[in-house]
Amino acid sequence: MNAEGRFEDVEAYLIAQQAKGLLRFITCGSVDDGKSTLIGRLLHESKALFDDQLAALEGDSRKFGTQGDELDFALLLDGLGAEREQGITIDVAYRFFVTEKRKFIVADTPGHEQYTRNMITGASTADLAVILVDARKGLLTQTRRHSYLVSLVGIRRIVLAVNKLDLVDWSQEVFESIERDYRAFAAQLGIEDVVAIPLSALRGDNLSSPSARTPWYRGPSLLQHLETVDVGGDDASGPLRLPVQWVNRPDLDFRGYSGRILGGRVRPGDAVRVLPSGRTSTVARIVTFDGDLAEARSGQSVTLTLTDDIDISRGDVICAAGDPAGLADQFEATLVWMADAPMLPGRPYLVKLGATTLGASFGQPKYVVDVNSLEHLAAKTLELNGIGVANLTLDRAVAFDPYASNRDMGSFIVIDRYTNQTVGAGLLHFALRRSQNIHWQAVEVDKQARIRQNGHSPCVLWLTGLSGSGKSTIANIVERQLHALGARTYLLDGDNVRHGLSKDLGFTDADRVENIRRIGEVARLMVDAGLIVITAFISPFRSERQLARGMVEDGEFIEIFVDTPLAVVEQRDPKGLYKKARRGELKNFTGIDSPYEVPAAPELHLRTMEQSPEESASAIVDLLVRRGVIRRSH
Ligand SMILES: Nc1ncnc2c1ncn2[C@@H]1O[C@H](COP(=O)(O)OS(=O)(=O)O)[C@@H](OP(=O)(O)O)[C@H]1O
Ligand SMILES: Nc1ncnc2c1ncn2[C@@H]1O[C@H](COP(=O)(O)OP(=O)(O)O)[C@@H](O)[C@H]1O
Repeated sequence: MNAEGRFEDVEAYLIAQQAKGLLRFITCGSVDDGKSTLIGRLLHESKALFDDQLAALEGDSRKFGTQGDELDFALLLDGLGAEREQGITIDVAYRFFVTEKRKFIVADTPGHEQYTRNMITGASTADLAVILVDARKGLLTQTRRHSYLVSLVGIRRIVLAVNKLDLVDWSQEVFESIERDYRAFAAQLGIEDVVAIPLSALRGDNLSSPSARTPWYRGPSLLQHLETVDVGGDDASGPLRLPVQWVNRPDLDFRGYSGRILGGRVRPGDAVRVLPSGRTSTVARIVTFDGDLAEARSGQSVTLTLTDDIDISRGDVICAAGDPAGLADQFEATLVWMADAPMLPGRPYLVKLGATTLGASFGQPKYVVDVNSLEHLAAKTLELNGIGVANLTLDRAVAFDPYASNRDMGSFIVIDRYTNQTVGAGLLHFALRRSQNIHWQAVEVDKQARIRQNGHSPCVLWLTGLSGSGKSTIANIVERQLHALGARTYLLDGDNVRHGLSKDLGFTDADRVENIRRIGEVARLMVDAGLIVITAFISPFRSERQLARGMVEDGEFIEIFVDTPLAVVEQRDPKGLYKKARRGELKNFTGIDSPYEVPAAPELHLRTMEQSPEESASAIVDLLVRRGVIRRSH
């Protein structure tokens, strides 16, 4: 279902008409709560259905018909056939409808527990959430989970739609008890604005007009409420934020900065400050396809020209001069994880924030949230659907606003560096001042001075391979040979690292990531000290080998794959660990029940089946000579 494409068109249309009078809402419910029926009815009552859709629906209803002769509105929204067969909807579907009083965009998200991602996506643009509850079931885990997620993305207005009231004989008592339970839970989330409505979406009671079957209910029908609820909080009331998507330079006389305004409004003559440079200027023109504008506001895509020729590139943010965004590279953030592979603290990811994509990593979660009890729990990683708070470090400073003051400027997505998939989403709380308080000491005896004194360049010889592949054996010979050549060396291996620096770490994925990160940092310091550092660790993940590579200068990292087939290392099994692992007595053993990711392009590939440890060591020393790191005559 190409919901997004459709959404873009609708949005453009709505903005073109006028922003006023638009309500964006999201509907959340568990499977079978009647959510699709509810939306189908709303669309129907507001006459937003096209005739051909209705005709198709009638055909479908007869085919799948679960509601006797009545039209089954759920079929209209359940999208693709495959999804329909699974009985769950797996994407966000944006629909729009118009009544005399208002325009509506409704994000319909699936009720299935796995699809947190869709929920967050749908909710992040909504002003209000309709939370559906089946009157027979009351509040479910899902109800709490969805409410937590909508509160997380900043929604403060909730409609509690107590549905299927016909199946509990229109019981006022049932309705009021569910309402009471819900208000108590919502209060814990800081949500006070809850309007509870007794409904039968299937029969249309209290949907667009009050129902005679609930004489005890004096409130509005759902549609009446949606048409009149005050959503306040106009995006255009905040300070100007315009992330530059591209610099429009058709000829030497014109330079415009194009992007979508994510906060505030702008007029020619306004003073602006551009981040991260901090340069200031004044808006000259607001250029659009249909001519210049006297004013543009949040949500509009425009091109600005400035009175000064200052350097601005893609990803920079044009801000109100008197109230600019913040600038930082470390934050506390809420993170929602959406991938099967957990978030591993210290692992390098990409983060996309506004129009900028940067290298990023997360610290260990400060806590994860149990969405049922709202308890804070300790955790070392963040699993699929997990929600937690952690520190985020970016590889350079970016312009941002806390999510609480600007949803667009304060939210980001996390991308896996290798698969390019979105693996998480997050909200910025605040910048950590720490990054600004740690200053690099200017040192007088620098790396160049040490290189001159040592008579050779520093580097990292990073040996990677299975346990028993021969890393330590080869590394020891290399160190001996280099020492004989007069080089200053240091060998980092399990003996001196796992008993000291990393003695708190075991062999889970998260611990290995941290182990290798620490070794990378130590190797970086030693390279700065001018040494030839030799490391002999399994280092099974390419992400962290890449991380260690990135910590030193280009050319200083020499990855050496000590390639010995699993069958052979199992045969060697010097410490009897493979046998233990095969017997299930040792968990997470590399090659057995923990992965080893083979290097794709190592600087050196040693096949130990084809050469002795001495030959492998000589191949390494030869490479250093060829690269000019060290001279034989030294
Ligand atoms: N579960 C499990 N998996 C792998 N290895 C294990 C495990 N438990 C203990 N050992 C012993 O620890 C050595 C590997 O430690 P490393 O620090 O090189 O591992 S890692 O790079 O952090 O993955 C490794 O030593 P080497 O044989 O020198 O590689 C093993 O002897
Ligand atoms: N061609 C070879 N290269 C390296 N090691 C070999 C080779 N052939 C046999 N071995 C033996 O394999 C074992 C490798 O163990 P080790 O060096 O501790 O591996 P690692 O450090 O990778 O765990 C040693 O006992 C070594 O003598």
